[in-house]
Amino acid sequence: MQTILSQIQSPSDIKNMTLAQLEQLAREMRHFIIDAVATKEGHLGASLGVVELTIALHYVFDTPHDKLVWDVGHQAYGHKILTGRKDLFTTNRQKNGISGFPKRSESIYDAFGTGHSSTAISAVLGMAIAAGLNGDTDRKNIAVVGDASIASGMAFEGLNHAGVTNSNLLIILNDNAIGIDPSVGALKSYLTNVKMGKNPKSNNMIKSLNFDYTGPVDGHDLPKLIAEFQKLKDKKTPQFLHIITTKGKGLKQAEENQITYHAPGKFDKDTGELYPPQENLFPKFQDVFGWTLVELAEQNKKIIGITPAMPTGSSLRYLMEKFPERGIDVGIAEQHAVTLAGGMATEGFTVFCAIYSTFLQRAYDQVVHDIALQNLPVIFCVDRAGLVGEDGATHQGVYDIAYLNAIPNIQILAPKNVLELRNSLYTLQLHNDKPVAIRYPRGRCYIKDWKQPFEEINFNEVEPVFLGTRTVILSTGTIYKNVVDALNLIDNHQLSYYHFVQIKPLNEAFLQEILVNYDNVITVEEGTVNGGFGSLIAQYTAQNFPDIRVKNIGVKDQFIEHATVQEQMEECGLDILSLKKYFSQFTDNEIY
Ligand SMILES: Cc1ncc(C[n+]2csc(CCOP(=O)(O)OP(=O)(O)O)c2C)c(N)n1
Ligand SMILES: CC(=O)[C@@H](O)[C@H](O)COP(=O)(O)O
Ligand SMILES: [Mg+2]
Repeated sequence: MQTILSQIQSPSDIKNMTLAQLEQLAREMRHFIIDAVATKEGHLGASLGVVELTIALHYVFDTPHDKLVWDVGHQAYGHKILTGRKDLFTTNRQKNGISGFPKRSESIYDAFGTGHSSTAISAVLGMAIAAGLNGDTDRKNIAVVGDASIASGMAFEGLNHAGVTNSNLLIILNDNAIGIDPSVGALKSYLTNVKMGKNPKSNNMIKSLNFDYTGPVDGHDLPKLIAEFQKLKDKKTPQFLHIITTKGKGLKQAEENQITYHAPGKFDKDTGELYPPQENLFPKFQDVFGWTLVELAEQNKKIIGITPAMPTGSSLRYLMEKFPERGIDVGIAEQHAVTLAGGMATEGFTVFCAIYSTFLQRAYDQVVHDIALQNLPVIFCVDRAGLVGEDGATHQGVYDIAYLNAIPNIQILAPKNVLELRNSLYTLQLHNDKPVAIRYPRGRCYIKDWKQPFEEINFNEVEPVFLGTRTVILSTGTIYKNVVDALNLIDNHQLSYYHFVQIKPLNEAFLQEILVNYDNVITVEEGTVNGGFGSLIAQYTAQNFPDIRVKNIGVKDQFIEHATVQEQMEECGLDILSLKKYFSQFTDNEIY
């Protein structure tokens, strides 16, 4: 039997459907999403929760003329399926396939690229104001924002501005009471009260920002949603619709275990059960961080951990579970997390602020102005540093070395493996008197036996790995493994190799001492070549050893799109075979 979904190439194909057909479409879309994510992986719960919303929006509004922006965009799978990408959906998040997030270059229906949260209100407000300037006040500009994302500062900034404009805006709050982990903060309590009818209409904070507020409305009730949108369609001032949905709707396990099924990995599409974890897996970097922090916090009462909305992803949840008063989830609030850490540091606490490299970008000014300028001893645990794989360009953690390098006072560390990570954390809490960023990647390390007795590290020491003749490789961080493996594949190579756990301050005395011995320097890092570790080395070498040739290997100067980490490594020449090929040129000791 031909399904309804198989007949849809664009939203115009649903415009004349009956309600019964739209409801059948919702069921088919859920199956389609479940089948695809079960085998190809990706974000699941968020898209399952907005199936009715997606259909109702495209049914009532005139997309792509009306602008529709999905905040974060991890919930936009249904939108992609209805807007011409159904047949490509098996390529979701794969190399050369469609992106897991909305992307302007991918479709005219993707009005704005997203991936980082809380940007949608500002983006649609910008579109609405611009449309107004162009004389088009009829076009609807719609943002769909989750309950965790709307609590972020940037979303409030957008609401605050929008409320004093006459823009043709529709902000839809998709309230499922959870982010990746449970939503936090006073706004969450407020929304819970609204849902329970406890807030008198006169006390509605959205109304107080000059929006017309409608809700709460059952976001799985398709006729109700359609009716609401038809009412809101012709209104031309800022409108706010509050809908209530269930994350993971339609898949029992995803509804019951919303954290795991946010992005569950592969699972059985028929039963919904996760495939049993493989035995004896190597530990994740995030877990070694999380477990080690608990061990340290048991000994050191001054330790605090902070995460902006990623307790599970960063494994800070281990500390939150063990010492609830010393592990703090502030919600999607990276800027606040950084300055909060600064405030606690002024009171003598040893604060570990765990933030993904890509999300720390949002708090750059706070790192500069609130932490580094005041030389406050906050320890930034920069997780997902390096190439992150399938999330792609929006989430790459490849800029942190470069953007932190530019800031005075801050020490930057990049351990080579989980043992060095663990010992670095131990050392930092023993005696730290300045801001530090310690970076480590997504995924697993190659060392199973990670729980070894702590050893203090001298960060200024540079580790000699191979000693050769005229060419020296200098690297930092976990790319160590690829460099060693590449060199081991070359018979009788004559290259020297040193690992730097500390990037900044750069150990210039060491460089002064060793560089006299070499004609060629090759630097390797899992970060952008612009302004990173290699740039520091190149700058030092140019000033002090102008005859030495320097080659920087790292992430190239372009956005690296979704693919596996291995494919992204290959694209950047950082995989073992590419490194081997490059290093092999130097085995005969020629100057390149
Ligand atoms: C600036 C930023 N910080 C953190 C994240 C990681 N993140 C992705 S989705 C998500 C939760 C979003 O929750 P909500 O807005 O309620 O949407 P839902 O998943 O419930 O649909 C978080 C924290 C992000 N994408 N951007
Ligand atoms: C959409 C989003 O920003 C997060 O869900 C992100 O994909 C999490 O990344 P990790 O899987 O590395 O925790
Ligand atoms: Mg939510």
